[in-house]
Amino acid sequence: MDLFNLAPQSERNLLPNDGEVFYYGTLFSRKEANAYYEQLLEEIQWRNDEAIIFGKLIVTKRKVAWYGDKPFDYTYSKTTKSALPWTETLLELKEKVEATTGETFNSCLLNLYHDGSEGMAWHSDGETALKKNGSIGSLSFGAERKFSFKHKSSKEKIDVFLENGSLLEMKGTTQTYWLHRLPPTKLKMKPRVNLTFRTIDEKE
Ligand SMILES: O=C(O)CCC(=O)C(=O)O
Ligand SMILES: [Fe+2]
Repeated sequence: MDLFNLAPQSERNLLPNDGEVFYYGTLFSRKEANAYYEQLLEEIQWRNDEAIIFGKLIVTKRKVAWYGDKPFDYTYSKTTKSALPWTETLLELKEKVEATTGETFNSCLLNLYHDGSEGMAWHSDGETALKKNGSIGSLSFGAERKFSFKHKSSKEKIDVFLENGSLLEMKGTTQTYWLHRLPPTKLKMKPRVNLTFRTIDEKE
């Protein structure tokens, strides 16, 4: 083993195979992260998500928002949303995520979990409108929550805790072979804001 060429902790792949997930830890001081958290709660046009499950329209407790370079239509949970134009704050955060990952993004899906009872079920982000094997940059603010990956065939599980102001990147074949979720928890939790920067394929 070459001890001088070990990747720094922040760039180690969390997945053992079939994909790449990098946890960069916190990108901001606690003070900066808290300021972004307050700002995003205030300025984002949060609305309850709608999903069609077994043919029924369900309104989720979690709130969502969708921003981008253009008014892209994005079908998510079988409902379609049109992207709003970037805010100054979102552009600032997008640049930070781009500088850290070396990738570029043209849209962002935001989630607001009000407390520990809200989460997101097992899924992968392989929607056809997304660039194939493209990077997804996921920024977290507010409550620190557990995030889990599960391999679709081996069922192997990997957990990571997403700190206030932290960045997680999923890329390569991650969405093909792995599911991920934000499990609900009975622990008392303040709200959490999550931003997932994505690339919508524009060649339609
Ligand atoms: O809340 C999170 O950390 C992840 C959300 C997620 O997986 C998604 O929006 O597709
Ligand atoms: Fe996801």
